[in-house]
Amino acid sequence: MDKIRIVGGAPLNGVIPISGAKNAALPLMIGSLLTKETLTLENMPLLADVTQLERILGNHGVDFSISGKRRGETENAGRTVHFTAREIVDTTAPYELVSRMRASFWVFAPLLARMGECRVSLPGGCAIGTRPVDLLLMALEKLGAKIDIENGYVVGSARNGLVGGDITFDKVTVGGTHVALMAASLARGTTVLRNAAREPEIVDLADCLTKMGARISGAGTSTIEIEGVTSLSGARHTVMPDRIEAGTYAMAVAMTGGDVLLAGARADLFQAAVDALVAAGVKVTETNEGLRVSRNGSGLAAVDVTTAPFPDFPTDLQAQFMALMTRAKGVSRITETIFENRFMHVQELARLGAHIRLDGDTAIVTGADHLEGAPVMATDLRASVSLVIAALAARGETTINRVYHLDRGFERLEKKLSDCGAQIERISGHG
Ligand SMILES: CC(=O)N[C@H]1[C@@H](OP(=O)(O)OP(=O)(O)OC[C@H]2O[C@@H](n3ccc(=O)[nH]c3=O)[C@H](O)[C@@H]2O)O[C@H](CO)[C@@H](O)[C@@H]1O
Ligand SMILES: C=C(OP(=O)(O)O)C(=O)O
Repeated sequence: MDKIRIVGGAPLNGVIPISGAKNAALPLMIGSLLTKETLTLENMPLLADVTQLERILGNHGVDFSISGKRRGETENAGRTVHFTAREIVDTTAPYELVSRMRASFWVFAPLLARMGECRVSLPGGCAIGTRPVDLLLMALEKLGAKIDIENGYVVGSARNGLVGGDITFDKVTVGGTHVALMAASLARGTTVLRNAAREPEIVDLADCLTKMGARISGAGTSTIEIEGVTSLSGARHTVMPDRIEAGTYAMAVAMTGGDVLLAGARADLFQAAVDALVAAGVKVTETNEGLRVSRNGSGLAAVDVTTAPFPDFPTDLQAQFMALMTRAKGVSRITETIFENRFMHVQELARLGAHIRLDGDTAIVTGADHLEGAPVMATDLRASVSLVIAALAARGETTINRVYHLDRGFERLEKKLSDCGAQIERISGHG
């Protein structure tokens, strides 16, 4: 298993290119199952989750080819990938493929909408919480699907096709909104989603589906209306920039000090986190090329944040912000309201000398004078990168084990950071 070794203390200076968003790319790829024609996605990130989803789609019969930039050439960010689901050859998504990545469960919606039947393994448990799929299934039942659970598989049928319906989510769910958007696009009649997720990735999927011929209004607000169509066509769409990757590097620069241009980043996609950084004493400037983030000389102030659905502070940046606050002056309270167990990074940050106390859903972080390098273990995707941020500022050497978590969501992380002056290297598990 690969490890990452970091020697802390170097400020970050230079340019970090922001990749296409993992959390937009995954539902967009799944959307390719809705049409016989080719869906072309530009600015695709090269990530373990994307490769895993390609495997899953391949099992259903999706052909994919890469143009412009070639797979395997690690320098090549922003690939263009063509997905063609001319025929669905298998409507089952097996446990071996689905259990490794939660978003893969979302194939349920296009398979059901296009084929009238599907069988998808329940997604596995996850380090950050239990993550049920009840709201996703509720939405599909409102569209006329019959849902059964058999031997760990969710079996869906809608022999006469899905029909439009009125769906109210009692909790905001990104996955539930993605699934409902895809299914309702091919349902007969009109569907209304209430208390829908407003995340930018929802808007990206809705934009792409609209290019494919779907009739959607209100994406980006809490009420979305979809008028079903009988078939969708191919389209070409550019994956939005990764706001979580951008926020992560912004926090890394805030932590080490320095001056970095996050090329392609947009503040409006993670304004709540930008506001928290500014409150902590970080300078963030919008430019035509992206966001410029700098901190020179001044210390960090403690800031309280509470995670909540968009447009509030994203849960996917909670761990990174906590890492930053371990070096702030004073006490900050970080409250997690989305996932019940998203504090796995706390004990690992403590190994680096962080002072953090947990009180229910709140972490109380008292800024430390300095952090010290140590061996630590990555527990999930964003927790792992919070350890990278802490290690970049810690005295001496930190080794992060289990970095496969990082590879799920960060493209060329070591290169992007070392190009800006960080002392970071990957140690191959076989080396
Ligand atoms: C691939 C992707 O885009 N993943 C993101 C997506 O995950 P995901 O779509 O899985 O997250 P949801 O928005 O659905 O989850 C929000 C909350 O609703 C709960 N819930 C969800 C569905 C359901 O049927 N029942 C239920 O109770 C979840 O357990 C959680 O507490 O949004 C999360 C919240 O912004 C992000 O952290 C993830 O990075
Ligand atoms: C939790 C995340 O992803 P997933 O929903 O795929 O587990 C994430 O991207 O931080």
